[in-house]
Amino acid sequence: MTAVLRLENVNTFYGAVQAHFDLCLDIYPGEIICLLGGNASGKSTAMKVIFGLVRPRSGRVLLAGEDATQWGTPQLVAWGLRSVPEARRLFPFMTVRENLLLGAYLRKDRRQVAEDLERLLDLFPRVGERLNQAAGTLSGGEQQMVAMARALLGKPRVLCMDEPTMGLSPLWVDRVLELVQTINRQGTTVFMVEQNARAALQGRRIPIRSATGALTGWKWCSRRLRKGRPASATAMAFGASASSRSAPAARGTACSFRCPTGSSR
Ligand SMILES: Nc1ncnc2c1ncn2[C@@H]1O[C@H](COP(=O)(O)OP(=O)(O)OP(=O)(O)O)[C@@H](O)[C@H]1O
Repeated sequence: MTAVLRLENVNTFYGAVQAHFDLCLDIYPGEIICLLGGNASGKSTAMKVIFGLVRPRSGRVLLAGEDATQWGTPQLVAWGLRSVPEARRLFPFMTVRENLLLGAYLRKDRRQVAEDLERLLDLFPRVGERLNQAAGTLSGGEQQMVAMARALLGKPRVLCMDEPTMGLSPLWVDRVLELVQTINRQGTTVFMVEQNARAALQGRRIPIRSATGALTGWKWCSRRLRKGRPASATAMAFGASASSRSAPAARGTACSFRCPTGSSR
């Protein structure tokens, strides 16, 4: 099967600072993949590379087998990439409804949009109760739900989420992650980056011990990587963090964990 999103030996730099060292990642249709990493390990940069906001110095981004490395953001969005950005990025003075409809900006099927919105509000009832409220007055967790619903209204082929649990209370972290899993179960391919490994994996029947080991033990990751046999739970890893290649374990190393579709959620 062809990966719907593939990062192939991506090396990204900010001037002299290298953020990615041969980053590779495959996401297949219907999967949910969580890329884990500490501060400054290059997670948001991976999102920027995928969305064409930062060009890698070498390596490729492939969408369903097509080389999209040089595509502009409009082309990527037209293809079906959608983002739930870090810190939500809602328009605070616009209503929740207006924010949601921005997600359908490119769609011509207005009637279907209205139906999809109704369906989404069943999934996000709290959002439905606040449609006419200014988005900036919602709580962080509620804003996260609006950002997710907005992205879903664009009918993503791949939904990319940058730290969806950032700044949320434990209760909201759990709610948001449950929703991410529900969205995936309903058929959306999800790629998310998180530094909140325990929250991202706990109770989701994805091995936490492996996650912790991977996050803090770069050798553990790279050994698996070099042997070229991604274990069932492990897909791929970043190299070192941008500022310290020599001490990646201390700086945080990002790894992704593949959650087998259907079985572990
Ligand atoms: N515009 C930029 N110019 C220079 N360096 C940058 C720029 N953006 C990011 N970096 C550096 O690249 C590295 C990776 O940053 P990135 O934001 O991708 O990390 P992250 O894993 O998302 O971190 P966090 O979880 O703290 O948001 C960091 O060392 C950061 O300082």
